[in-house]
Amino acid sequence: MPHFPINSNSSLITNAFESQLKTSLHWRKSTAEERIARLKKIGAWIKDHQKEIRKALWQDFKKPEAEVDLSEIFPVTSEINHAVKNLQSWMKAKSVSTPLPMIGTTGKIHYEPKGRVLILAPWNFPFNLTVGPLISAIAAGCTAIIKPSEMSLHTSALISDMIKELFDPSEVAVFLGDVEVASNLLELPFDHIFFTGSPAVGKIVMKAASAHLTSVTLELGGKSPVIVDHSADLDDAAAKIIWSKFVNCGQTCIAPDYLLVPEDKLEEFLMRAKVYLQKFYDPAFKGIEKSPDYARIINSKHHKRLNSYLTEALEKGAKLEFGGNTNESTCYLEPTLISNISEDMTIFQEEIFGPILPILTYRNLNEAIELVNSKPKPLALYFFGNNSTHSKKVLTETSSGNMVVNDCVLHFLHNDLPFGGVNNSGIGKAHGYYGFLAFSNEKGILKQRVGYNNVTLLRPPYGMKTKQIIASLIKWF
Ligand SMILES: NC(=O)c1ccc[n+]([C@@H]2O[C@H](COP(=O)([O-])OP(=O)(O)OC[C@H]3O[C@@H](n4cnc5c(N)ncnc54)[C@H](O)[C@@H]3O)[C@@H](O)[C@H]2O)c1
Repeated sequence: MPHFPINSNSSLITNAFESQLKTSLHWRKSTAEERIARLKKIGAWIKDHQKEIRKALWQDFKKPEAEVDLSEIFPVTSEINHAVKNLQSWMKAKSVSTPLPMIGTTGKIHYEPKGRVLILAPWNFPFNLTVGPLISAIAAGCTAIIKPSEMSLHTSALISDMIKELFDPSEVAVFLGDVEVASNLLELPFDHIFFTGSPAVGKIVMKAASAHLTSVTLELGGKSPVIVDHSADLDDAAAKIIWSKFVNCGQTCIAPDYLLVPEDKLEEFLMRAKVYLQKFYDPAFKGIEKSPDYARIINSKHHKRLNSYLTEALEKGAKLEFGGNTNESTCYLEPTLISNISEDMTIFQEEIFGPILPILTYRNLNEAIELVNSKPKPLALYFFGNNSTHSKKVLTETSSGNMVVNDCVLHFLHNDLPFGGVNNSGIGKAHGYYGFLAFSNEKGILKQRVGYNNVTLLRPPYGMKTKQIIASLIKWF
């Protein structure tokens, strides 16, 4: 068991923060080559330590090896490769066109590292969601202090080892611990905070950031709906929904939280969903609990929370369609499908963040859209269907951080798409260029020629002629 917390008293935190000032000023001038060298050493470490990463995640919540490789290692190495390939062009000052009243000047956008940044990470994809934002911070030329989650102890300790091996604390430092450590860190005047976690803690982070007017990226959670349209290929939809929901044992911020299925398609959808549950997690009919490909709930607190949601829903009339079996001692909760959901059930109000999938029915698309719009804006919205008018209707009549058509969760792996939420599900975007921007100050630069000024004719004293020129500016530009 890793010793925890190990290095997190407040004077150590302050020392690291202060020592990063000098580095951040130095790194402000860093070249793409220098940043790429930092990124590559992280990439090389990951390549050399895949076994250790897999082991830590198995110890934390029995995450299957294939899921570690696909959802913890690949997104980070892909983020590194993408940044290495594009950093030169991301960093290059971009020229903007000159509007007529500004004729004679040139305008450019210069990307300046924000400086010293804080990264607060969750436990559910503990390697990916801690190291991923670090890649963007390093690409942007920032120093960083990182606090991984206290719930995924083994992975957090491994991340700490990695950073100690690769960086001086005056460049990147890790502090392990819980709320107390996070609170100490949040008192410092960082230049940016990148937080991934729950909306409730996101509000605490934003409040703390406001004391120093520190900018924030908040990658939060919520209830991501899936609308299965009448025009959907139900077999294709069932396969994709079942995998996306139950990968990582349902503990995914962008997992389908609830499903909206046309009333007359429910039975067929359920039949197909059950076939895929069997195929994926119990192909030899030994019971899902024996599957090496199905992870566990992170701890007994969350196991209890999920069981209480399920028990309450069943008491209030939900119908158990599949699963429901649990083993408290191993934090096992069988993939579970329930139908006949009513609005007063906690499972329909709170983010589930576990392997229970409530399935609701609707009669027409307006009804489904209305239901989605009655809840806080989700992190992702999924639409399954071949009717492009319906797909467009959902796109334009709902609001969500991202939308995916005919699949779920895969947008996380697309380096060129901004990833993130809106309002309750988040503020700001991550990944690739958008991650680089999150940690950069886009400094607009105007260059004027000596002896020339666009407003010479507009200087005081303001006579009739001046007023006429201003009036025509307003009229024509
Ligand atoms: N948008 C995304 O990319 C994304 C990704 C993963 C998880 N999430 C969301 O994260 C949540 C689950 O993760 P979690 O349980 O680790 O979230 P959490 O909000 O409980 O914790 C996240 C981090 O904040 C710290 N923290 C907890 N309480 C704090 C407090 N009072 N003050 C300061 N810091 C505090 C924790 O130590 C941890 O490092 C879900 O809501 C999920 O949807 C979002």
